[in-house]
Amino acid sequence: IPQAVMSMKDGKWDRKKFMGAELYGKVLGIAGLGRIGKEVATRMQSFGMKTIGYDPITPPEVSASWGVEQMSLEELWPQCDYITVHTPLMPSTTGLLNDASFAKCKKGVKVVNCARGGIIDEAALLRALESGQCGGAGLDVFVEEPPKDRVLVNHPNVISCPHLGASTKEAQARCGRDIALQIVDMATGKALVGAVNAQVLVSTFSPDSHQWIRLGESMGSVLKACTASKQPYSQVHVTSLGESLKKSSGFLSSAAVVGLLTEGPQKGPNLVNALPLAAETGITVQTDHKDSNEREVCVLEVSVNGSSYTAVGSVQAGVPVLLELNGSVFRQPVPLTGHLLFFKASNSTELLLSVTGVLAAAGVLLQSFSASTASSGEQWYCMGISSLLGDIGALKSLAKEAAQLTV
Ligand SMILES: NC(=O)C1=CN([C@@H]2O[C@H](COP(=O)(O)OP(=O)(O)OC[C@H]3O[C@@H](n4cnc5c(N)ncnc54)[C@H](O)[C@@H]3O)[C@@H](O)[C@H]2O)C=CC1
Ligand SMILES: O=C(O)C(=O)COP(=O)(O)O
Repeated sequence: IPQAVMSMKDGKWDRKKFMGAELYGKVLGIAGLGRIGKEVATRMQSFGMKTIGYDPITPPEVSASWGVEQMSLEELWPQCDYITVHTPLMPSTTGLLNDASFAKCKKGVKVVNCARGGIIDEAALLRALESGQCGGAGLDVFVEEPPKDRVLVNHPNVISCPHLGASTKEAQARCGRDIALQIVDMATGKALVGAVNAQVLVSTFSPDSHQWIRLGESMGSVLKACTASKQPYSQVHVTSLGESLKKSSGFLSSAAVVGLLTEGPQKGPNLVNALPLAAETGITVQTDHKDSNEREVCVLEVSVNGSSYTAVGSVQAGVPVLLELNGSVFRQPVPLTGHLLFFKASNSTELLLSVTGVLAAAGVLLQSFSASTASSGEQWYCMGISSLLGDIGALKSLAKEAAQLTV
């Protein structure tokens, strides 16, 4: 029909040139009996075609209920007058129709590929068209789109379209509606269909997981603040402990990397892109889980310029808390929320007085306080404060290390 249409537009009336063949009574072989394969079968049966097919997953009794007899591809090839492929493109379907399978087909077999370019090997198809082994091809898809090599498109026995299989107003409207519904389902915590990152997303749905994700992100932010002058990171190692965190180690490491890589308040790294972003930046991320009978904790260790920084945190009563920083154990777990000021110094009576003096001078209120046990005579301190200090420089003369952040 496309050739006859072109000839009419050329001003011709060429009735002899365009002799067709009936579909009635012909055999159609369908490789891939999924959603589209089934629809194609039932529609082509209405033209009186016999439909046979092959699918490694759809059971033969199921396809038989819609009129498709299943058999091996070896048995299928020699019986077909027409072959249509409706599989995904995967290693096992790449070149499903190739020189060897064309050789097993009836001479003059006609083939259709409106699934994915490459399921019918393009070079083998051209050879089969040239030799007459293939009598014609209908192609909607190509290995390279748009195809630079136009030899198949220009072949007189090929009709083709520029990947138009889903290009109807109705299909596009359904796609839009399906995507919108998916977003609503995600926002309302319902299960998603077909998400490629389902593992991460599904994990984020339980309120419990939310707190662990917040923990991972805030521990990442704490270590980022403490290593601000020392980056870039070379390694990130996340270990989860405790039976119930077994399935969480994946999203915990993504969350920790989000905390480590996020710059300022703008949206950047997220749970989906964090690990690829880390890899692009040259950071190796290692994730481990250890079963332990003790409570659940997350250990985050980052290597930066040859030094290693470690944070240990947990979720207590629904709140993410920091338990340890660089080996120093806080006497009271530090709730990871709001504006936090961390500093490391040797314990002295003047220290806290001087620090609160700096806060007071900046108009910043002290809201909570935790100190760690001493290690080599020094302690980590964490203060919850009403706002971040405009200049943390004043603290740096009082403490060996100082960092502030908002979580
Ligand atoms: N040209 C276009 O614009 C469009 C193309 N497509 C493509 O059409 C193809 C089919 O789509 P659906 O029917 O929705 O997919 P589907 O997932 O419902 O069905 C695919 C079927 O292929 C079967 N299969 C897998 N490996 C096979 C093998 N080695 N041999 C035979 N069968 C095998 C599977 O078991 C499955 O039943 C996909 O590649 C899809 O991307 C879909 C829509 C529009
Ligand atoms: O839905 C498919 O698999 C398609 O090939 C449709 O492609 P498109 O979304 O129109 O680029």
